[in-house]
Amino acid sequence: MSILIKNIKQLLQVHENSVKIIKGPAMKKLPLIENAYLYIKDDTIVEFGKMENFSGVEAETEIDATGKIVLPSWCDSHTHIVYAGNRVSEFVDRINGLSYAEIANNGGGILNSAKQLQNTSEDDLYKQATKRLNEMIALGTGAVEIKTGYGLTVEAELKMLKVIKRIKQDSLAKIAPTLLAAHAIPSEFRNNKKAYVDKIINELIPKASALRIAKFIDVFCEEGYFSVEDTKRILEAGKKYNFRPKIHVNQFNILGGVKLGVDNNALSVDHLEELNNKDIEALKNTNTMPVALPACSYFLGIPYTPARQIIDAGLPLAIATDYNPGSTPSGNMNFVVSTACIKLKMTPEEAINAATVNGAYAMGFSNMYGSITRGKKANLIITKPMDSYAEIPYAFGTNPIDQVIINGQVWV
Ligand SMILES: N=CN[C@@H](CCC(=O)O)C(=O)O
Ligand SMILES: [Zn+2]
Repeated sequence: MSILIKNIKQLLQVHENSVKIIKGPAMKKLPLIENAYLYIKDDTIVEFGKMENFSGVEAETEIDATGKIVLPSWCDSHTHIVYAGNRVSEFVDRINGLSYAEIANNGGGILNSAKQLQNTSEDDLYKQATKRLNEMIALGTGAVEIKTGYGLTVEAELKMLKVIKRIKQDSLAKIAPTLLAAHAIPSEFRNNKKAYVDKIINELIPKASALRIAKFIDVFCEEGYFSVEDTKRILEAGKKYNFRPKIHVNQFNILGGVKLGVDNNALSVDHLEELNNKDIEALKNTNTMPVALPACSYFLGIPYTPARQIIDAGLPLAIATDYNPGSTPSGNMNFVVSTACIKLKMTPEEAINAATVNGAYAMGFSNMYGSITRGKKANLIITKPMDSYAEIPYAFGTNPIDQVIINGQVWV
């Protein structure tokens, strides 16, 4: 199978050498080729260049991209797309004045999703999650991290992992599975959180490791959920089984989770709606990617992650959807890129870097995804005709995508 895309108005994120991470001022640069061609063989980017240098090549499929922009597919490094049903009633409750915390304290929130998930079969969960994933692919996403975390029992967490495994095997999208070992305290452990953390450490982590599905471990480090001390214990237990941390920190409160993540070689620390100078200092000269989730801030009406402070300190930044039923019922990375520009004051170049190379880094595979580089996987977006790539974030709410190529195949 081979595809030739000709007359591309602008080919974005072109790197001769594989780029793994983009930091600080470099995020303002987005290398591109005007009037370009791109040649794909099987699932791989083989060649690209300026049309004037194109010497002709036989391809089974030819696409004329006159007036259109081509860029790497979005890399969405933070999602919870395996869930059952929805939480529409909580959405309406919030409009009527209840807060996210009040809903959670009344047994709603993550506990509500856990109850629904425990009563849903593996097959049904697989169908629901696949439908969400396919919508994301049509919206330009080619690589997705998927977390467990709505099980809240060992059995249901393992069921979630098996669903993610099936999705990983079947989907054309690249999937990064994460064991979100500690997402909320189940009601039966309300007065004995330590016993629940012990169960995670002694039972869930070893059993999850034996399934060999997830590479990453996550904890919701937050007031009313898991403390820095709980998180430390869980990450250290995970380390014994080679799980690398990717953690939820600083969504509502600054507890010290950023430093803890860095100290435990976290691949990413995600949310960061609340952030102080100590957190910024802790992130400098580390391998940990800060990840902002602008659609979560939008949906919950909480502060936006201070992206300017992060990038202006010379740090990298990734952006992701956080697709989940409670705080972000949307997997639309185009909206995330728009919101990053409009609310986080990122330039279009910074937002596109954050949603491609840096998103891939936050899943541990920027060596194969996130840029137009010979030898990388052919996951691409072909936009509708537009004058400049800044129209992608500018025209928020409009789908900028004409066609998607995923794993070297035209998505239909
Ligand atoms: N904050 C923790 N987890 C999810 C929300 C979970 C839920 O409300 O179901 C998040 O990242 O926003
Ligand atoms: Zn999340």
